[in-house]
Amino acid sequence: MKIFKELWWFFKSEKKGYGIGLFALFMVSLTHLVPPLIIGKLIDAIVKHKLNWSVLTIYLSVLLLTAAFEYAFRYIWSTNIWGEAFKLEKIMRAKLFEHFLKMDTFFYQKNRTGDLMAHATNDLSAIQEVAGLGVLTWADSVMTGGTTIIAMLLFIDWRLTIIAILPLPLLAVVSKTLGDHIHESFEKAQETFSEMNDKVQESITGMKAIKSFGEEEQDKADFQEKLDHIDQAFVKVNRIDSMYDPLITFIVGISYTLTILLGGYYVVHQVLSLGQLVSFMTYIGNLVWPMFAIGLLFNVMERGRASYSRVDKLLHQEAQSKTSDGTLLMPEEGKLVFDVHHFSYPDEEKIRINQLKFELESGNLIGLVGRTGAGKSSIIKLLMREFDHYDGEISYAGQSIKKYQLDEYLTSIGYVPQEHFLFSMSVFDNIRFGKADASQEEVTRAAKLAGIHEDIIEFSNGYDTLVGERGVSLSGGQKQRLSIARALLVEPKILILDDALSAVDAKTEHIILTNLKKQKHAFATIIVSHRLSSVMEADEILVLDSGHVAERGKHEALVKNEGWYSKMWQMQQIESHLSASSALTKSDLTPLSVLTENERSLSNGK
Ligand SMILES: Nc1ncnc2c1ncn2[C@@H]1O[C@H](COP(=O)(O)OP(=O)(O)OP(=O)(O)O)[C@@H](O)[C@H]1O
Repeated sequence: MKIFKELWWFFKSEKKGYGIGLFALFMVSLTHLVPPLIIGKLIDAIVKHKLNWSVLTIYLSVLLLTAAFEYAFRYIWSTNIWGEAFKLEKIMRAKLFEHFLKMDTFFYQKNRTGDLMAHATNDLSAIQEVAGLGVLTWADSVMTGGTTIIAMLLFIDWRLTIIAILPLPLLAVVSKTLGDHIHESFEKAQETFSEMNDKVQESITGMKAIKSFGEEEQDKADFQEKLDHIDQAFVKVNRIDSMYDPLITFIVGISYTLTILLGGYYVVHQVLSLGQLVSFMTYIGNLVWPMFAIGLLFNVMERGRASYSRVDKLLHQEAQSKTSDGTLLMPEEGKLVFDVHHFSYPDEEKIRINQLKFELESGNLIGLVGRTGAGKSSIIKLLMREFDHYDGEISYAGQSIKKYQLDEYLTSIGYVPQEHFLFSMSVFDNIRFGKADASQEEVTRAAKLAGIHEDIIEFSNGYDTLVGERGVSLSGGQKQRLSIARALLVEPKILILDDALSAVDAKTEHIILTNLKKQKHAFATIIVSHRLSSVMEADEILVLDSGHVAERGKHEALVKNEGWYSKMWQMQQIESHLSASSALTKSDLTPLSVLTENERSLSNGK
């Protein structure tokens, strides 16, 4: 019953619906008392030769009226109690979804997608069952069981009643014991379901890699292993489930046997009429469902409790990063100052950003470069407030970014990530994702700036072409440019391109950068890139190494240095000349295949 306590907040808020439902259930249990009585009276009338048409008509009318009442009350409880159960599922689903939206990258790193999906499906169904089937079985076992026993006591014989219900405590004890086992094994079974869900999700998203490495058989075997785990876990749950029904049949059998023995004795000795004994036996028949209900109740409660604690645990996980939502509104423009002394990821000791400072005015462009893993994206994550627990300060227009309203702050950043995500909707809607009321002109302008307009008008339905899972597949470069258009449309104060030009060719990159340059007075730009040509026009370039600035300055100055930037620049120049000449001569030589050993190691960032 602990789960009822845990869900009390819901029952309390829905007391009207449950009140009406329970009242209707109570009325149904009262109507159940009538037929056995009428049957008993009919039998007595037959035995005493007193049955005539008028008696029969009265009894049949009462039965019909009872049936009509039962129909109406059944309808009322059913709509109310099931309706409330669906409402709980809806509330819990909304809560969970809202929680997912609030959570940070760390949460999604810690919790696997398949597991989260299992929480949002299977676990919520088990909780919904508590609010529906759980309440029904509780009411039925208490009300129908209670009223039947009272009717047996009042209308038939109290001694016979005590004998008949003698085996019931056994049912309670066994149900409780089995319930505990159900709780434990159901929790384990849900975990295996989560693992299987996760495997499906991972295999679907990684299908390309699986196929390209010819790993289908291995993946199938891994999946089969997960299925076997689920199978074993649910077989265990089912084994415990299966103990209920024979147990109840056994207990009802004992009741019948005891009743026939004592009831037969009473009829022979005329303590009871035959009609009364038949009524009593019918009442025992009426007790069968409440007894099943008790078993089912423990089962539903324990499954629900296991699922509720899983969901509750998830809901209590706090976002580690967003420490506070500020109150300030974003000013029209301002200077961005990034001054972080130390930053480590949660649960990690290694410092990923170390004594890093830069300033960026509106209209200026800063480039972040450096070998892979140097900390470029980590800087962006802090700017995007994915993590707030750093030592130092990031400010905009003189105020810490933590003081701004989070939504306001984030919408003032046009962020184009490394991994693009396009929704299953039209090109038009994908571009205006961050500005739902944008006009066609605004969308087209952003698309032109991002160099994707010409591609879009070539699509079968132009801007109305569906993209994503159900629509056209876009090339990596097209996806990147669409994401850039999406970011530009919101008229950002800060535009961040996080390696967002890696999939476009040098010519397209040049067009986009030239377009951005024309607009750059409107926003501050941060470009993270491995390709140095993307940042060569930056007002300042930071060369990162192990989270700190190894070199900084303008392109010309950095090229003259004997550092990583200058070596990388030479390397990339050779590469681009080679690919240009290879395209011209249509040679089979790939650029890297003709590089010297030294150049190849440079290309790897060493
Ligand atoms: N969420 C995270 N949790 C823990 N460590 C992380 C996380 N994200 C990145 N790191 C680590 O921080 C270091 C810096 O990573 P970051 O992504 O900032 O590098 P980067 O310069 O952007 O690399 P790349 O050019 O390959 O994208 C890496 O060693 C990486 O493993």
